[in-house]
Amino acid sequence: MNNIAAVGLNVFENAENFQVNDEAVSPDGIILRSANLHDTEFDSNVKAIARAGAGVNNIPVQACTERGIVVFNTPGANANAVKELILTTIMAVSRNLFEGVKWTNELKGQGDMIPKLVEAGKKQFVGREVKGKTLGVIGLGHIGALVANNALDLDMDVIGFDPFISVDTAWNLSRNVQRALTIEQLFAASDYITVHVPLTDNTRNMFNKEAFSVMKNGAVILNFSRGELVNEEDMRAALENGKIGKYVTDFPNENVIGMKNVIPIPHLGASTSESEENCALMAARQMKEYLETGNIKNSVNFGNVEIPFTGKRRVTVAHKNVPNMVGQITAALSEYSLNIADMVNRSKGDYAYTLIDIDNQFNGDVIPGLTEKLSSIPDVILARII
Ligand SMILES: NC(=O)c1ccc[n+]([C@@H]2O[C@H](COP(=O)([O-])OP(=O)(O)OC[C@H]3O[C@@H](n4cnc5c(N)ncnc54)[C@H](O)[C@@H]3O)[C@@H](O)[C@H]2O)c1
Ligand SMILES: O=C(O)CC[C@@H](O)C(=O)O
Repeated sequence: MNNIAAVGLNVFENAENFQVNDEAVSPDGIILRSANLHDTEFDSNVKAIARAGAGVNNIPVQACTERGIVVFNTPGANANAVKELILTTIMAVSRNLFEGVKWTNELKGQGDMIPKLVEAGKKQFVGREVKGKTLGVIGLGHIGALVANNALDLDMDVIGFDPFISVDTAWNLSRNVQRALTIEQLFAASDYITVHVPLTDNTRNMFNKEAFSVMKNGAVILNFSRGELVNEEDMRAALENGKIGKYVTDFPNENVIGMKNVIPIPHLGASTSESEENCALMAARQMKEYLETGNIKNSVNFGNVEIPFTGKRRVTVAHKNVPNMVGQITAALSEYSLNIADMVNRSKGDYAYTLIDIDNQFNGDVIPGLTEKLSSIPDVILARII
């Protein structure tokens, strides 16, 4: 689904046993970008969905988990592209560049008068410099941390808020990024606010009239995360009364376009050839690895599991994270006189995944009845033999 860079699709096209088809009725896996899957009925054959990108709010992750469908994303693969557009936009907005270019284009037809008109008219676009202004960064993950570090190089003061910051990010973040202990502290300190959090029930509408009331007059908000983080009617009022100076959004819709001082961008955050290729390649490799070996890397709903694939017969079981699952699975294997060579069990929230390499040699392709036996264990969701 969507426009997936060729370098990613080639991962399958050059491999045995795979076909790529954007109209497959019964696919083993789905790779997509922003297509909305919330109303999609998944065929029972679907085993994995890979989002070539960061946000997975277009995928019904919980429903997938309940069916044992592993959902992947590509953490960090498009972060540099988004960071570059944000820094570009912060400076462009500060210099009223979009309005200035639009006005200049409208001078077409004025002939020799244009240079004079330009000199007379440019005063309406006088901007301000970003040097010495404060940038608030909400969410210091792959994108937010890059933005925060690079904004320091523009001589901005940077304040960040992320109560769930990862250890990796914390190590990579400049010590000159100030830490906000509350989001209100960040709101109150910032001339520019950029948000880099996933859309969840906790973050939906985080920009609302209460939030705006704490902000500096004329604050500029950049939203390259998801439109639903912003309460649009509260934003409309804040733009109208000047509380918010400008609202840059990568998620335009009928309601937002035309609001006073809104800068709508057609979801270009990740739209560079480098980023599209990084995402496609990462998504395709993760998907292929999972389908062929059962190994899981960068899943949002099952834990990472990796045992080097030696070609031994492999059993994978997605199941609920409840006591005695491993005992029941290994008991089933022993009924078939199967000897375990290696095993990993990893849980994530209410669900878990067990991957087991079998030591026995086989002539045929299947171990008759084993999949059914494993699937009949209560709380097993999906069993595969590879
Ligand atoms: N415009 C685009 O094209 C584009 C491209 C990439 C990502 N995105 C959006 O940007 C989001 C962030 O991407 P990323 O790659 O940085 O993701 P990420 O997972 O690396 O980082 C998200 C960060 O948000 C933090 N966070 C979560 N809830 C928070 C909260 N309530 N308050 C503060 N911090 C919170 C997490 O701890 C994490 O550090 C994605 O979920 C996606 O929606 C948009
Ligand atoms: O695919 C895109 O162009 C956008 C991806 C972006 O929204 C993401 O969440 O990574």
